[in-house]
Amino acid sequence: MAQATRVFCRNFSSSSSRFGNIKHVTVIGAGLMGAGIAQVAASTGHQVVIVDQTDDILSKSKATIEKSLQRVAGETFIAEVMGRLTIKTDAAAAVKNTDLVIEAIVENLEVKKKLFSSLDKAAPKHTIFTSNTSSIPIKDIAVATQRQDRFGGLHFFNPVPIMKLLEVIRIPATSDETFDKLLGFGKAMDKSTVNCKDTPGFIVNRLLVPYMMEAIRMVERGEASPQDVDTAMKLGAGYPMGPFELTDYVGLDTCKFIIDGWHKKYPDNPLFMPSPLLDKLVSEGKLGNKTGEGFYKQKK
Ligand SMILES: CCCCCCCCCCCCCC(=O)CC(=O)SCCNC(=O)CCNC(=O)[C@H](O)C(C)(C)COP(=O)(O)OP(=O)(O)OC[C@H]1O[C@@H](n2cnc3c(N)ncnc32)[C@H](O)[C@@H]1OP(=O)(O)O
Ligand SMILES: NC(=O)C1=CN([C@@H]2O[C@H](COP(=O)(O)OP(=O)(O)OC[C@H]3O[C@@H](n4cnc5c(N)ncnc54)[C@H](O)[C@@H]3O)[C@@H](O)[C@H]2O)C=CC1
Repeated sequence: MAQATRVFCRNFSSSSSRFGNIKHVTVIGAGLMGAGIAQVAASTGHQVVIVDQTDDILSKSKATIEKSLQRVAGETFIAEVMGRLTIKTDAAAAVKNTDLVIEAIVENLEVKKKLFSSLDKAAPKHTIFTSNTSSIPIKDIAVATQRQDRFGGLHFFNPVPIMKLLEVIRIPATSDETFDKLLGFGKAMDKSTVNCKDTPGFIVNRLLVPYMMEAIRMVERGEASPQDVDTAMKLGAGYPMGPFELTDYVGLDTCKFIIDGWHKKYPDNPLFMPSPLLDKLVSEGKLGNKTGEGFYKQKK
């Protein structure tokens, strides 16, 4: 049995003591990341509620999770996992009995703050809040709440069911108890955790973003084609995907949110200057795999 299959088919039950205090998880945002996080949380025995803006988005997300599980698991396990997943459009109602909130909505500070401010009033005192943000300082989001000691970052990687890493981020106000619970939750999710401070891009994106931005500048300067850059990085540097394939995979809209946010925050840093090519593709609705076309057209 493949290793990924073994991990996903272990017989977890939500009464198991391996969870410490985190048994019930609310994932807000049912897109690319939210669906993956919810899949892994439910596969590792947690009770999970997924929240998004419409029932239609939520139904599609549930179907994506089921399809993803079908790649690696049998009918009985899939039924158990799907049985631990519920969907809701009312975020305040969803967090009433939850131990942990993982926010994976659009990469926009004001939208995230508005969400957490309303959740803060609805969630029980013990509930820990986390964001899966790629690029926004966790402390800038946490200020919207009165529970900064119970606030941190859980930065998962795409695709969540396959990528082993979880960056666990603490802000100065995060209590040791909260941080330990988040590390324990990472372990319960079968991820390898690294401890991160609340610095721009944490560890991975601090290194990944400049690399990817230099790739797009090479193409803008006419030095190489996206195809040749991707081939070069896969065959010459051993990366599983080249930077353009990866951008299509992440979503060009999300990449633009990240780079625009950093340019606004650090306007003098040439690494974070907006990219005319990225802006053009986003304005044309070419957002990558999610719309069928980005730098590449997806094969049907
Ligand atoms: C250039 C333009 C620049 C624009 C600006 C840039 C701005 C900055 C952008 C920064 C973005 C930051 C986003 C972020 O915050 C952080 C990220 O997440 S970065 C992305 C990280 N991810 C990657 O780097 C992925 C790289 N790609 C890969 O690793 C592989 O290609 C991939 C794993 C996706 C697919 O590999 P492949 O071999 O093709 O996969 P298989 O299908 O063969 O499966 C492998 C393995 O996994 C098992 N499996 C498959 N599906 C599932 C599933 N749904 N659930 C569980 N397990 C699954 C499968 O069975 C295989 O297992 P084996 O044991 O090997 O059989
Ligand atoms: N795409 C990637 O590879 C990665 C993204 N991230 C981060 O994860 C977060 C989500 O990214 P994706 O899943 O790619 O985005 P996505 O665009 O696929 O999904 C976002 C979802 O959030 C929903 N949403 C927006 N506002 C909402 C609100 N107020 N309440 C409830 N739902 C709301 C949208 O309807 C959408 O379904 C972002 O912060 C992003 O930076 C982190 C790691 C990797």
